Amino acid sequence: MSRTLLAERITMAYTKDRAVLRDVSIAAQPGRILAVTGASGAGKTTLLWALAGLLRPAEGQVTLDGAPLRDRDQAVTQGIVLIPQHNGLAPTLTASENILVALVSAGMRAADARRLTADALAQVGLANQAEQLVEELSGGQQQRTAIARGLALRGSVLLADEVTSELDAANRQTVLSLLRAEADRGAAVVFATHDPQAAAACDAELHLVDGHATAPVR
Ligand SMILES: Nc1ncnc2c1ncn2[C@@H]1O[C@H](COP(=O)(O)OP(=O)(O)OP(=O)(O)O)[C@@H](O)[C@H]1O
Repeated sequence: MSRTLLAERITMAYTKDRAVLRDVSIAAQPGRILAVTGASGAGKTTLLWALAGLLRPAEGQVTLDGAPLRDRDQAVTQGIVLIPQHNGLAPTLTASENILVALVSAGMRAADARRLTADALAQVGLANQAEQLVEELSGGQQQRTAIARGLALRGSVLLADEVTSELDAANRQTVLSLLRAEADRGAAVVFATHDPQAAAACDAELHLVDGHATAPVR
């Protein structure tokens, strides 16, 4: 299912007196990868959380296919998948269990979930680590497990928050190819990144400076 997710002039604030994003608009469209760039603290994660339905804008709105996005529950039901910045994995489960739990709780039959889990781990080069506890994986392997979980969920929208920050060049390239494959299957992909080279490989870029959208500097 293809979906378009828009942020329309959103302002985000954690406290009443300080907006961390101001008047930001973006369009996540099927088949395209949008890079969100900016220095640490510029507001990338906040923007992705708003798009994921985890935070509500103080002003403006997030819409999915033209209707306001209500909350995270609705976002999950509509296939808005977030790969969070610090992976969000359960450390005492195996890599494979982390993905299986997500798929089964999304309503997938166990046999399908097992097959998709194995496929996704193989795609990120972790077939041999499937049964290893997450807490025993390296930082980059944990990051790739979180990516595999995001891919296995086969979302209509994929929000990837700095998912290549702990990866070597070869794995970074693999992950960029996998994000491209997600877009090619019809997903709308939003990729927050510090890496200008990775951003250059995307279809469009939104650059944030102190919570404001500016033209990207290349
Ligand atoms: N839970 C919170 N409560 C209060 N302020 C917050 C909270 N989370 C983030 N902020 C503030 O919001 C601003 C934007 O943070 P955000 O995490 O969105 O930036 P970022 O661009 O993703 O940074 P990084 O690249 O370091 O991950 C920062 O000034 C940060 O201090």
